[in-house]
Amino acid sequence: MEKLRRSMLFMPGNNPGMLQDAAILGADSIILDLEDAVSLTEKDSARILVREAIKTIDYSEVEVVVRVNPLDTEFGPHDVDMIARVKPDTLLIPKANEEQIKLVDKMLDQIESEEGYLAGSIKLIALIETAVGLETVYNVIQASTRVVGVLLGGEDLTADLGIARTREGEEIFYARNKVATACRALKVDSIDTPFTDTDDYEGLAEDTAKAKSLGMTGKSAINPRQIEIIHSVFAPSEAELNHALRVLDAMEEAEKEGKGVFALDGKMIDAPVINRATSTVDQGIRLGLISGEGGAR
Ligand SMILES: CC(=O)SCCNC(=O)CCNC(=O)[C@H](O)C(C)(C)COP(=O)(O)OP(=O)(O)OC[C@H]1O[C@@H](n2cnc3c(N)ncnc32)[C@H](O)[C@@H]1OP(=O)(O)O
Ligand SMILES: O=C([O-])CC(=O)C(=O)O
Ligand SMILES: [Mg+2]
Repeated sequence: MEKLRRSMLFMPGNNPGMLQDAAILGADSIILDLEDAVSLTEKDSARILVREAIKTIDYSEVEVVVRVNPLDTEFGPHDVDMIARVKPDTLLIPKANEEQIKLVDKMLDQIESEEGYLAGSIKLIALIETAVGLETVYNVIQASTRVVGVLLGGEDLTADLGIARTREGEEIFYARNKVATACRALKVDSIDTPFTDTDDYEGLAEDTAKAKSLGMTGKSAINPRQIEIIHSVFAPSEAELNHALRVLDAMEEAEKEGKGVFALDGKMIDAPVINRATSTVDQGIRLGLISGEGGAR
């Protein structure tokens, strides 16, 4: 089954306590950061700490993602070379563009072959956070078959656009839309930017719901207290599940009567509505909210 990435928790790669406890916080993925959460003077020691953490700590089913430095800095190539050799699940490539994804893809081909790892086994997530990256996101995803998702970086993107970042996030509406659409077209995950006020739970829930409503499939987090809220927004609600189950029941009845289109509660039900109901039920089963037989738990 494909990997769930509802929540991806960032943590500074130079914080041993956070790296140690990261598996038990409930996030689907953890992002061990070597880029912006680590100061220039700590880049080399953080890289070693993250390598040792991956070698020695059992992160179980949690996806281990490392955010390396941009490939065109003095740190990026060192990060890729040292970290890929201990086989993280995924590398997160900041300030991503087509050229950088192709470059890291080649480096990984070489490292996997030298280390005897399965070719293509280390995956990539492109961090889209520049105007160029956003406008070319479709090509960025297609630049390597390793790309399994895109993460939208709202802080750097708005800085690059020269605009302010707000609590409501209207300024990143186009970016969310564009990323979600490209990701849906190419069947990879689209993960939203973190909500940076860790005490504003209502704001986090609204912001996550906005991203979900535009088709994004997950959200990054910067604090463990954000994970549960993100998961609850990405789970189908009880009302959505019940409605989807009723649609599928009604469809079975309609099929018996040879009808392709029918009404439920006065609303037309046809193929797109049925497809949506099927995916809601599948998601409910996957998250353990309903049983495989379709009954509520
Ligand atoms: C724009 C960007 O690039 S975002 C990506 C880069 N940024 C990051 O990685 C920042 C990650 N987050 C953090 O460092 C912190 O959560 C902060 C600085 C935002 C807030 O720190 P605090 O106020 O200390 O958080 P809080 O009081 O909630 O911490 C509670 C516990 O959770 C732990 N914790 C907090 N954040 C994280 C995290 N992101 N990952 C793992 N553990 C964490 C703390 O170590 C603390 O553990 P303890 O109780 O064992 O001491
Ligand atoms: O990945 C993120 O969302 C954080 C980030 O780098 C940004 O917003 O610039
Ligand atoms: Mg950034």
